[in-house]
Amino acid sequence: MEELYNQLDFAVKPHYEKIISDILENGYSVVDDLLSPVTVNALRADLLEKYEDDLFKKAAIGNRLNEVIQTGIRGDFILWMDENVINTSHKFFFDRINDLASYLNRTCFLGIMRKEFHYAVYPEGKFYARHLDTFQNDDRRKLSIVCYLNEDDWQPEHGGELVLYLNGENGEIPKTIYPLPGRAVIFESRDIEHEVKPAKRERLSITGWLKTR
Ligand SMILES: O=C(O)CCC(=O)C(=O)O
Ligand SMILES: [Fe+2]
Repeated sequence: MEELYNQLDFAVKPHYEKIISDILENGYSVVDDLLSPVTVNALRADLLEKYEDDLFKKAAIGNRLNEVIQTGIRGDFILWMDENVINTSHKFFFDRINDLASYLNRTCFLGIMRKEFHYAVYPEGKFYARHLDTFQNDDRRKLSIVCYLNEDDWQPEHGGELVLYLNGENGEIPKTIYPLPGRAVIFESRDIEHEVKPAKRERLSITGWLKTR
């Protein structure tokens, strides 16, 4: 008998299957080619233009209705992205995210219905202390996605590592991930505590969430 997956009306995409199996196994996945270098460069240019135009604001703790600014916890500046504005780099980015989300919905029944993404700039010396991306009164965030937009010459000594605290059989396992340009990290928002170590030079990214409702 023909395998069931051969009867599905869409093509199996190996790079998405890898993300799914990583997340099922370890709770996270690191993908170095979710976005093309051309898209990364265009997004970086767009971010920098808006940052220089002073459109970013100090990031807060809590959800959008319940924000508190605490620079002792996080020191980044953010700008929410709007999928509906006409902007080529946004279009490339959201096309990719929408394609991934619909693949996850069709293959894993994740029930993703909403998304929210923002640009982030961590000025030199800034960090984000250990935290979970879901809120006490709101656990709709299912998957966290971070895409790094740093320059090609980003080195380990520039700091700004993302550290995921994974649950191992014999206790916690910290997993350090460098914010290399074009790299995307996808992880379970409800389960994985994480932090951003102090950046030794300006650190650029997009962070966002695929949400259930
Ligand atoms: O930039 C990163 O590596 C992670 C950012 C983060 O944890 C957040 O914005 O919630
Ligand atoms: Fe986070």
